[in-house]
Amino acid sequence: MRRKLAAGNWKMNGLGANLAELEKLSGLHGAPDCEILICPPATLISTARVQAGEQIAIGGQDCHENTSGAHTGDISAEMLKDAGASHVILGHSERREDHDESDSDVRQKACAAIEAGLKVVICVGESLEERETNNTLDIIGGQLAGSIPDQVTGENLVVAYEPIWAIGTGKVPTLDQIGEVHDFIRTRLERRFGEGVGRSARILYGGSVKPGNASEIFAVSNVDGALVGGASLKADDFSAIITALEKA
Ligand SMILES: O=C[C@H](O)COP(=O)(O)O
Repeated sequence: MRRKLAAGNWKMNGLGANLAELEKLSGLHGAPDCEILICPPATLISTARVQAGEQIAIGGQDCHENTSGAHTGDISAEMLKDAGASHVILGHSERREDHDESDSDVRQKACAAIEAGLKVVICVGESLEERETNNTLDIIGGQLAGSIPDQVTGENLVVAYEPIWAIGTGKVPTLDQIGEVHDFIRTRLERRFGEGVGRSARILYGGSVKPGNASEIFAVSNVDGALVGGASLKADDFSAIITALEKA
């Protein structure tokens, strides 16, 4: 039985004062029936680790593929771990688009993260044009094959399906469309890694998840939780999503 996961990606939002939302969230979910992960900006990871309490995991939003060296402005997986992170989001579409990250880049980062002892949340997702030209499954299949390294386990791999056109737009695929992609991802994971890893890895949906639509999304087959952007910034909103996941 896979443990459900509610993950919040704060993206480039949050100053020290915003950690009050994390403290509030921690107070609201002292004994959650699912895993909770918050990925704040890197500047807040150390303090967030202290303020989150034991029930909330803290993650990074990206890492470099090397462990150290002359890479001004970058952060290694080991540094994230050292700061208190247990997870890292990799291959988010905003990184793939804004920083030209390829599947191969994502795979190398994932290798470094796993080596450092982090769990990886690897994002995949199609553009609107790719969906409208019926290429969604081809695109997702290619991203899965190229981005996920061989050495993942059922415990350290999380895949997040995030249709690019649904991120921050208020648009959400139909439940059938979400189910089709999640079933496809599960099948691909089982085929490549065997049933052990393939059935244990969590698959999250991300893209305009809100308190109002979370329950119906969590009822879809092979949806093991959500990767939430905007609605993870406010403790009350994210708490409502967590509660929906606990009930699913
Ligand atoms: O990482 C999170 C996703 O990009 C979803 O963002 P959103 O919930 O604001 O649409």
